[in-house]
Amino acid sequence: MGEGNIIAGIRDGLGNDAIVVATKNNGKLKEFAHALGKLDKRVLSLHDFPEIPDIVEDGDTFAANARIKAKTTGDALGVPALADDSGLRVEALGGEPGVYSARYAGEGAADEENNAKLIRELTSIGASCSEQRLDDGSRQLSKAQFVCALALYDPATGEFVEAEGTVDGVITDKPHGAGGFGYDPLFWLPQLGRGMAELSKEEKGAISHRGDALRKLLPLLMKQQ
Ligand SMILES: O=c1nc[nH]c2c1ncn2[C@H]1C[C@H](O)[C@@H](COP(=O)(O)OP(=O)(O)OP(=O)(O)O)O1
Ligand SMILES: [Mg+2]
Repeated sequence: MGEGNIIAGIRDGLGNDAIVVATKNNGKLKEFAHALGKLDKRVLSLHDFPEIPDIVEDGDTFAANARIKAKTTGDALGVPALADDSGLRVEALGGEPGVYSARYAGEGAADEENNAKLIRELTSIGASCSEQRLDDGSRQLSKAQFVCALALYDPATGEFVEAEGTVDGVITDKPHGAGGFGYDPLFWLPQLGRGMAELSKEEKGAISHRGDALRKLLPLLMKQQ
């Protein structure tokens, strides 16, 4: 042990100002660039390293998939890598789509196809979590939770630093807002009276599963210095 200093690994490998995030999702990337940019970190992604082959995310949990993505990328590049595996747990669907969120409507499905399938599945079982309609008439179909597992892996030590964040909300049958990505347009935040896709990047970061996970991860990294 004693070598478990991922911050030093980042510094040695890429310079102190850069960090590799093992993702191809531009929505996530924007959020990381925003959050880590405040710490003066330049964010590189898998788009910058096309030589790394597609990573098979076959873990049973978000945490396992985050570790797979971080380790594959970190080992390939020889520098520490941060990975995010995230998704949506929908109460009326027994927690689905969960780790299958990205491929809910099939491998390589677009966000719009996944969202359409989610509404289709929930309406087909007559799901409803409140009789109350929202102001625009949309129905509240089911309670749901976004989950984000983060893993930072250092190939020099083989060690991981991990954190998980969540945010609770409600799936609606109509979209709200044009921001964010993925399932954001269908994710209503009763506590705010707004949809996730209606929030600015700052507002989303302050309440989201990803923001929650990052706020838990960063102090763990600082401890290692
Ligand atoms: O803040 C979010 N707002 C809306 N939707 C979200 C969010 N966070 C995750 N999601 C959805 C998108 C995707 O359907 C799945 C993540 O799948 P996940 O495998 O972790 O990411 P991905 O395949 O898009 O990119 P990559 O694996 O390269 O990081 O959950
Ligand atoms: Mg993925």
